[in-house]
Amino acid sequence: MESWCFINYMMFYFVNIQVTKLKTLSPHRDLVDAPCAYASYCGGCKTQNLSYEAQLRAKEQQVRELVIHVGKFSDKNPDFECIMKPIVPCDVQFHYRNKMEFSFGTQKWLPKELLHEKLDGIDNYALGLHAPGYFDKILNVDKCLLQSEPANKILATVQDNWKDPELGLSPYNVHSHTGFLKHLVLRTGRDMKTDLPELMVNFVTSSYKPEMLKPLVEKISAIPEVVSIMNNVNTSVGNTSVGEEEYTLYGKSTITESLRGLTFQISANSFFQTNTHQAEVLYKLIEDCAGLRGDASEIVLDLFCGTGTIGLTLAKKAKHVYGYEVVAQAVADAHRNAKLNGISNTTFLQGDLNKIDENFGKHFPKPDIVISDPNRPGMHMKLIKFLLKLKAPKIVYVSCNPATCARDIDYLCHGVMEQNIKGCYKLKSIQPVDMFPHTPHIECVCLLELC
Ligand SMILES: C[S@@+](CC[C@H](N)C(=O)[O-])C[C@H]1O[C@@H](n2cnc3c(N)ncnc32)[C@H](O)[C@@H]1O
Repeated sequence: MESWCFINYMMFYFVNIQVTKLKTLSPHRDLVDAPCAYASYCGGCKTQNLSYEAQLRAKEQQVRELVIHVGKFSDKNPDFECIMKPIVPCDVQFHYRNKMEFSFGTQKWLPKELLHEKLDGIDNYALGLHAPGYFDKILNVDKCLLQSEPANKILATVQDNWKDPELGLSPYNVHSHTGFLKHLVLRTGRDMKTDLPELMVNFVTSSYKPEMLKPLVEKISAIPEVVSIMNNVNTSVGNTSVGEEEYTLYGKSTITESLRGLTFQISANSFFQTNTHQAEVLYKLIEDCAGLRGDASEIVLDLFCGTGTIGLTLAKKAKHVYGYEVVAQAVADAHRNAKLNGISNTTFLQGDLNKIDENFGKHFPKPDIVISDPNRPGMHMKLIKFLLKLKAPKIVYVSCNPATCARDIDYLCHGVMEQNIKGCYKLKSIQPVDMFPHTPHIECVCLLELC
């Protein structure tokens, strides 16, 4: 079966099967009590009642299967066990997320046993996470064990106040497209002077009415860790958290965080690795794979660079880093972060790597090392072809989706027969990293060397 066909088949299979538990005859040896009260309903932590060791085993096994079946690397090959590295666990299994997005809604999700309760108006309002499979039903959440303690203080304060009839606040209704409050996004960073948490609260609303938010802003700004309250105004019927306009309601418009000794300023909508603790581990692995000599002689190409974090952490050892990213705001953040850290050997460019043409590659010298960190769909065939022609000595492929990762390393190593494309890389190592305990997500760092 073609690898993309296999991936589609697997996705269809998992999306369409609904399983309902009838009874537990005897608990499985890997079953543990989930510490979160919402774990059995919430779509966030799907595996909280599986022991962490079992979660790691399952993730490692999944990567292995994909490398064999989609990547077409044989486990009979004597090198296979050296290539497949054991998964790196995450030492911090709760409170690791530095960003959580909660939604306001007009339809509270209820477990089956409470469905007979008829909730009207305000009683049906909810602030929390989408119930799995529903775009319009919200599981009301007072606390989330994945976010920081100060973020939970903010969530509790908003929950205690937002439904007060005197405030006149209404949640956005995704059917009628009426209502004001769309999302509450909480980001946790760190004050570089005190090393204590600093938090950004971002209200995403359907219109700009700062006076409506004032009472909530007053309550939240009294929480000492809160340094920024933002308002993203998203007037579209779409329900994303990125606004067309952004306003600062309190404090500053960015928070800070450090990664591998560098300081990063994070704005409400910029991408930043969501598990800061494990990002340190991930970036160290990337740096080790890149294996820069450190004599400032090598060129690094950082594809899908986001706010430039990987490239900037490598810049001190490189001659020059060139970064490519589609989101203009992220490119602007990358420039700002370079300046903030006194780094001058980086160039960040905006561009869509799915739409590259024959001119791509004319704006930078041939790289010694390519870092590629695409989002879940992986790399476009145009980019694969470009890399196969470019023949950089090393590619460090960082992926948050082992299925598309296995597909892309298959193309880079084995080529694409039907398109008469020859592969020219050898897979040296693939290292799964657990960035998101209790969820099915797996990060991988792969090292490919030119044959
Ligand atoms: C997984 S993130 C990695 C970001 C960064 N490397 C980091 O570690 O923080 C993927 C990035 O690719 C960007 N991206 C997605 N599609 C893209 C495309 N077609 N062209 C260029 N960049 C793209 C996203 O905006 C995002 O910043």
